[in-house]
Amino acid sequence: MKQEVELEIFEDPRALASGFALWFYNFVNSRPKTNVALSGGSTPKLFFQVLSNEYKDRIDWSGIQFFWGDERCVPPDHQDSNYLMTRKNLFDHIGIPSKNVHRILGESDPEKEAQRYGQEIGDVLSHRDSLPVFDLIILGLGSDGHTASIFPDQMHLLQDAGYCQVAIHPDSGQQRITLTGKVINQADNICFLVAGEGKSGVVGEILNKTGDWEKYPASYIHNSGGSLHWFLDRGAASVFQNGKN
Ligand SMILES: O=C1O[C@H](COP(=O)(O)O)[C@@H](O)[C@H](O)[C@H]1O
Repeated sequence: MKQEVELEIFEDPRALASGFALWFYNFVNSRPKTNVALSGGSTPKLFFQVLSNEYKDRIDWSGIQFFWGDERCVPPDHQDSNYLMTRKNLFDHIGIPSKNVHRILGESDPEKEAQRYGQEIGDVLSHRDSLPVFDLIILGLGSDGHTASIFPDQMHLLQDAGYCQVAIHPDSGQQRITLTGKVINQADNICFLVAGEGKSGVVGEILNKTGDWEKYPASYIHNSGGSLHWFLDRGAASVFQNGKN
């Protein structure tokens, strides 16, 4: 059965960050406890800033367990670290207990860390059909169609066993640790957060199922039975809206 995608389009990156922060606030406040996997890269930065500024005192942060969908294999103070970006823009500004922050140890041996982090996820989350279930996974999208750190030349990561695996950035060769597709698709709610015209081509192909859509890992993110949202700004949505790819 084809899954309905819930789509929201905002005027610009700032409006997207505000709109998604409001959605996130309603989501976490509608339940006593939430486990969330965050995306990395640059797109969530504005969203984290809105949360720190406008929702700092309106969210019970102690009820949220934070994980990541992927991490670069670098120390936590390295400029590429997804954890560092989140810490600087969100965690340093809110009262989050350290036990609620489940960081991927990018400085550790990648294979061992993929196993260890998978174990940590398995210990904290409840399971359905032998897979851990995130309440919410926030995902970004690369202009090459990658999501989390599942790249087009590593499609096997969508199906691989294990909760986490080591991935390699196809251009830089940088090692990454990523959730596998099976774990992502087991989440109850998945939200893509995508901004900018640079992503509009790939967004259009994925959502309209045109062009090279079958080559993009993000095309295979469909959570069975849960909700799948795409939050876009006008730039990212432009090709999709014109239907011209
Ligand atoms: O490398 C990554 O890329 C994607 C997209 O990043 P962005 O900078 O274009 O927002 C991101 O979702 C992923 O977590 C990250 O590690």
